[in-house]
Amino acid sequence: MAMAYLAWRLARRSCPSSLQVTSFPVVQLHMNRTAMRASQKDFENSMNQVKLLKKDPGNEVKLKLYALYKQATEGPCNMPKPGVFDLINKAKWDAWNALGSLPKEAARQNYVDLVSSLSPSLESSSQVEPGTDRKSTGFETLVVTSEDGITKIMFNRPKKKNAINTEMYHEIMRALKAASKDDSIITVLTGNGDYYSSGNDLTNFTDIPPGGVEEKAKNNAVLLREFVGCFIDFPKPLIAVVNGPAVGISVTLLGLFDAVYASDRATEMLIFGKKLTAGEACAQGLVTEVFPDSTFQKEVWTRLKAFAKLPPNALRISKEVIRKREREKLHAVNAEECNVLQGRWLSDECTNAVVNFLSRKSKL
Ligand SMILES: CCCC/C=C/CC(=O)SCCNC(=O)CCNC(=O)[C@H](O)C(C)(C)COP(=O)(O)OP(=O)(O)OC[C@H]1O[C@@H](n2cnc3c(N)ncnc32)[C@H](O)[C@@H]1OP(=O)(O)O
Repeated sequence: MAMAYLAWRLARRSCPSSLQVTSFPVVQLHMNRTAMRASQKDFENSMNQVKLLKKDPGNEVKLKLYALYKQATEGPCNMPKPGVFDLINKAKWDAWNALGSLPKEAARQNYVDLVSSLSPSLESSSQVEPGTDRKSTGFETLVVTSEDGITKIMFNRPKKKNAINTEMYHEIMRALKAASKDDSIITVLTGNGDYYSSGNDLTNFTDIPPGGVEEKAKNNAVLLREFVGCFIDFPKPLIAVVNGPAVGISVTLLGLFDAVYASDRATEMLIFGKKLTAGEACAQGLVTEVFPDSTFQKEVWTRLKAFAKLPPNALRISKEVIRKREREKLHAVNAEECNVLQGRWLSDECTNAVVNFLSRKSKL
């Protein structure tokens, strides 16, 4: 409770900056309409577009827009300079005054140009209808979509039980980095097909570079450390929708998620090669909640859509408050584990296990 309250207090403190953003369009309501002639329509359209901006374009841009608006509607700055301690009004005055004797028509045009340069963020916020499914292309091993405040990263190698090959490690990292910066409130990982993921793609061990197996083990350790690091540092709520069996790294990663929802079809193999049911994993604290497979998708996505309506700043800050206490330790454990694994991958035990798997169907 204390943690939630602290997070709520911190979230409330972030309100003034969001108020500044939403108050900006109000400035435009005081415009002098008689001042606009030739490009009045464009100018008005641009002002309306600014009102629709959901993303804060940043103080620098807002000051530029303010100054151009004032210049376009009132001409050169003729106000007395505010005192040094009146920081906000002084910044506005400086921005307006810096435009010197720029003609009103030119200021209008610059305003219109500046707003149109913000169009990518307009597209991603206001022009896309709520509920529209935005699909990211450029991934070979994933399907990444954004809808209803949720970015869904779906492993998409169903024929290989969503085994994670080198390309997929890199694509997951890329998708996580993009999700950390996009408009979504929460990020979900799940699998396409009957498996969540069968873990590391064992053929990753067969592509030996010129430096031999030692170099391969070292490269894998570097990759794994960076990969796990992305999960440790991910700033938004991260949720696993474990749609089916999960193996190896796809299980061990679950500890870094903020919630893990599992279908009762999900089994996990952990140490001793023992299969755990989703219910047993839940009892161990690795899974948050288990649902019957028949209603799994419906129940989980209803819940996730409700989460995605929660205040985004409060969610992020709550996560940061919790994660910052353990982040350093998690990175240290990750580094140590990758070191140990680098040695283990060179062991006979590991080589035999990989050879056994790959030779099952004469893959070697
Ligand atoms: C670089 C960083 C390294 C980080 C290290 C992480 C540690 C780990 O994750 S270790 C865990 C590795 N995973 C495994 O050991 C699982 C291996 N797979 C299996 O045991 C079985 O495939 C299965 C129990 C998951 C499924 O068995 P089932 O009989 O139902 O299906 P299969 O015919 O075996 O699989 C279908 C198809 O998919 C290929 N495949 C499945 N899993 C993997 C995998 N992990 N690596 C490579 N390939 C995999 C399997 O070979 C089949 O391919 P073909 O249809 O082409 O034969």
